[in-house]
Amino acid sequence: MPQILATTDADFETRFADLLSMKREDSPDVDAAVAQIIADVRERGDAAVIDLTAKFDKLDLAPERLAFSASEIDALCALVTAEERAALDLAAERIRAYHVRQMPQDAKWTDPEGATLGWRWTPVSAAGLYVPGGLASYPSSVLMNAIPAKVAGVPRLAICVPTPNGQANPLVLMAARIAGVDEVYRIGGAQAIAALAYGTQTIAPVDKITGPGNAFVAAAKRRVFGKVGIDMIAGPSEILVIADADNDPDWIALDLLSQAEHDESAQSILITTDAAFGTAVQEAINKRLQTLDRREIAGKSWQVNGAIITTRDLTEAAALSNRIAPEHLELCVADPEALAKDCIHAGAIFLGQWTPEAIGDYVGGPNHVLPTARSARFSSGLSVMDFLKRTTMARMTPAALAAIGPAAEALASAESLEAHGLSVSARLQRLNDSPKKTG
Ligand SMILES: NC(=O)c1ccc[n+]([C@@H]2O[C@H](COP(=O)([O-])OP(=O)(O)OC[C@H]3O[C@@H](n4cnc5c(N)ncnc54)[C@H](O)[C@@H]3O)[C@@H](O)[C@H]2O)c1
Ligand SMILES: N[C@H](CO)Cc1c[nH]c[nH+]1
Ligand SMILES: [Zn+2]
Repeated sequence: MPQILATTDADFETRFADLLSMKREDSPDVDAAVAQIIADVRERGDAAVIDLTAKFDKLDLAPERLAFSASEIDALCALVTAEERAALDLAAERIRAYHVRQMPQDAKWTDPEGATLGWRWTPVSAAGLYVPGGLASYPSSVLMNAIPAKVAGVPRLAICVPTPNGQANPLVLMAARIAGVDEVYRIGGAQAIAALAYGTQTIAPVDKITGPGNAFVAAAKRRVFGKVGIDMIAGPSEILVIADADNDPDWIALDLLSQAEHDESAQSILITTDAAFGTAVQEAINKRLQTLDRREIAGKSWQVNGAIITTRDLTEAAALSNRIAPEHLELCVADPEALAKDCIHAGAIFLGQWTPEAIGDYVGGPNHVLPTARSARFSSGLSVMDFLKRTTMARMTPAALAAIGPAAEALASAESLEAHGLSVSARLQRLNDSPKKTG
């Protein structure tokens, strides 16, 4: 049984703190193992990646087989059925249409002093896209990573995807082809993140790494940040459902299990104002867990990281949700828009009982690569912006420099940075010597 908590319980705060302790994701053991893997890849390159792939994915590779060849990609794509292809095409189209709207504009203006100011967006030169593949395979994550990168205009994209026992999902390669990515490496985990960040004899390093993964992938991304950019911490999946009693308990049970089935470390929480409804959802979960294909993973996840919490009202529910800052938040209540106004920390919000979170995983349009482990308090889901940098632009005229330069000189003097002040005053001096230049 998962934790059943009521905010009116005397020990609620203790049990709630325990629920949020993030032991499931933030383990020193995982971090220590990842540190060693990264050091090994930095030192030995391909050889380390090959050894680690043999160890964790049970796959023996030679350096020339790290990447899928063009003929392998062709052969795998040929296995995709017309129905599967149509589903990928529909998903890709909807994801593209959503992300195109995120493309930011350059800006340029001239201010009253005559300074021309602005900014310019340019894509990163190379991005590494992590696609998980340990316990399940994720063609949808290929699209969610690659399409925003393409919209941003990134010239080089490299996908890493583990293929345990050498089993590649043809839809992963087809999704890569649809998105226009042909550099695909069959490696995963921390070794893939290290290879992308530091490069190996075979894999050229990238500038930015994006994409979701398990606790090892998340820890590796934390560690390589600084050498490369990362999108966010997108670790084991999470769902929080706020539901009133006017819902089918089985629908809500399935929504909770949909994230629990990703990983034993996934987290599923129901907050409801109706204790009897909470009990009905628990019963529905127990029933579904008897037959679900992935019942072992989902059952363990629900057992260890699941919770049903009853609150006095929806205001209290929203406040608790904000403390949890879930990756996915479903609002199955009469007025979801009103409740959404109070829910300010969440990776993605799903409004109303006809919007199961699974729609967002595949075809809704918004990105499914989302912040976990309470990082939705300060970060956002993957977007076109993650593949762009903003460079500021400034051009002074002599008149503009004459107008604002003296303030810069004063501040340079206050900071005791003489060369700073002189670089301005030398120019102002020239203007004084030949005043006609100020016009
Ligand atoms: N937050 C998001 O946006 C989002 C989106 C999709 C999936 N996910 C999450 O991604 C994860 C996918 O996990 P997965 O395991 O299926 O695939 P994965 O590709 O993330 O991890 C598999 C790799 O983990 C490494 N690994 C496994 N056990 C290890 C060990 N003991 N020591 C060192 N390395 C080890 C191996 O290298 C293996 O290749 C799930 O947690 C899922 O919930 C998150
Ligand atoms: N729910 C995952 C994000 O946590 C994304 C996903 C892909 N496929 C199925 N689900
Ligand atoms: Zn999912």
